[in-house]
Amino acid sequence: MNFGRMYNDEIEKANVLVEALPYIKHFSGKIVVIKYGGKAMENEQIKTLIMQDIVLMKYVGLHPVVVHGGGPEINKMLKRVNIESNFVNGLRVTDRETMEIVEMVLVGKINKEITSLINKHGGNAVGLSGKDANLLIAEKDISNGDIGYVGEIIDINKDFLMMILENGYIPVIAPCAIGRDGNTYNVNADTAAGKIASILKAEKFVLLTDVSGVLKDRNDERSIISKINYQESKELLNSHFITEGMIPKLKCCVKAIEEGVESAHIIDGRIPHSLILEIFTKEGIGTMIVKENSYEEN
Ligand SMILES: Nc1ncnc2c1ncn2[C@@H]1O[C@H](COP(=O)(O)OP(=O)(O)O)[C@@H](O)[C@H]1O
Ligand SMILES: CC(=O)N[C@@H](CCC(=O)OP(=O)(O)O)C(=O)O
Repeated sequence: MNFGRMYNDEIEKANVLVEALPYIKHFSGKIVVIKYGGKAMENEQIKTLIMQDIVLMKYVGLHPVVVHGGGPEINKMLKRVNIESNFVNGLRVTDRETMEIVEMVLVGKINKEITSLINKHGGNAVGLSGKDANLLIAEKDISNGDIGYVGEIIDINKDFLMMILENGYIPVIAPCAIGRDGNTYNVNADTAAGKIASILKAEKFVLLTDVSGVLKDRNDERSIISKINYQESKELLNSHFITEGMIPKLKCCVKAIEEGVESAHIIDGRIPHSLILEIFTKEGIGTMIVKENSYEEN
């Protein structure tokens, strides 16, 4: 087939670039923290597309950091071993036995699955738990009373994470943290990802979930708020529009923005390539939370 001279030149240039991409290790890009979990994990085909999107982001010079959840898988495993699942304000009541199962599922199973899937699609992922290199340091979260080994992240090993990013790897983090008291703590994956985004001063914090974004009317997916500032988000949190799992999600976005993250995004993890559509298109497809602009202006 004859493409004509100029076109062939362009193809050649593109080929050279594509071949060079895996060798680009120069650290220049912005950090994007991606929280992937919950029901957005259930479709295997979409899971593969999300992993490909993450690899593509790395290739084009961004630095994705993946923090995963796995609540539904933990529930299934607890059921198998006859342990009841109980939640207080969306947080799992975690006794010592439950903590063991949470760690087995998150660190032993889901973390390794995501890591190998990214690697299968051309990435260089490193699976980590909060215990590796003291990555996530937590203390007991008592804001909801005593609900066992539920932790709140107080610090992360930023130098270690930066070293991983600078060397071209994609960190995949399970939200099981280590306490200064030596205990293992179960941390909600949204909150863990938000804290990691804040400490890394990420440009973007993206949460993949199972709705199209923050909805004005929960029962109408067309009522999506595409852009909102964090003050308005706070007001929305006090209204009856936001309930259940969206409360901690929106709260950790607001906190991340307050702590210096440029934008937070709640997007639909059920849609193919939602990550790429949100990050690389002007309009995006989900809800973007920013410091300044108001959604009335947009
Ligand atoms: N105003 C709202 N807009 C969108 N989702 C909402 C809203 N209020 C409550 N929700 C609920 O929040 C859920 C997302 O939170 P959650 O179930 O914790 O997600 P994940 O499992 O992905 O972490 C949605 O499935 C939806 O049922
Ligand atoms: C304290 C707490 O509730 N921890 C969560 C950690 C996993 C998680 O957050 O997973 P999703 O994002 O899939 O919900 C749990 O045990 O389910």
